[in-house]
Amino acid sequence: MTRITSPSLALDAEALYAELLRGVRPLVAAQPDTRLAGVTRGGAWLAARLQRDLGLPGASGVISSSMHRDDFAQRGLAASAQTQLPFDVNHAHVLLLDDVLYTGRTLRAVLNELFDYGRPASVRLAVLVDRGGRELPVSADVAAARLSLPASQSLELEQGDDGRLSFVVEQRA
Ligand SMILES: O=P(O)(O)OC[C@H]1O[C@H](OP(=O)(O)OP(=O)(O)O)[C@H](O)[C@@H]1O
Ligand SMILES: O=c1cc[nH]c(=O)[nH]1
Repeated sequence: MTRITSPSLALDAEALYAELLRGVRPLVAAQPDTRLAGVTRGGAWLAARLQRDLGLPGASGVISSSMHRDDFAQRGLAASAQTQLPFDVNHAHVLLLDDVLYTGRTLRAVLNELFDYGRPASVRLAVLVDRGGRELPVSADVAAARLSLPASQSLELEQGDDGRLSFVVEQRA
């Protein structure tokens, strides 16, 4: 596995975060009672930071795909995989955050998880990177970047102790 940290400007995670904030701001302005929920792990970092930067009251939610994944048998339950939604999902306008959108399978599972908690009024999706390669009919309302990466590469968001975000590209052997 080869690791390349932020190989190009296009994958500068801090610059992409600023673009995500710009993209999400008008959505939240149009629907001020929007509730943010981030997909573990990277999406949860984004949701928490957006909650602060958008000046939204309270805490953002965390949502896990673990319980509904179609590859649950291989992956099992991650230790960090706990959904915590500090709002009533019924009638809520929910904005889901994720770091990378690829096949769409995680989002399919996340939607099942969300609906276990109630019937939202609407659900939208914002991501840092849409890397193409969709296998399900899932699309992002906001994507800070849309890239096409070969299947041999995996894009991982990392968060430093200072909160700074960076992307690492892993090249599978
Ligand atoms: O569209 P997909 O093909 O489902 O891929 C996208 C998902 O993959 C990554 O999560 P991952 O499963 O690696 O978990 P992690 O963020 O906890 O490492 C990423 O954070 C997305 O949630
Ligand atoms: O490149 C990828 C693909 C799926 N999930 C990620 O986090 N990165």
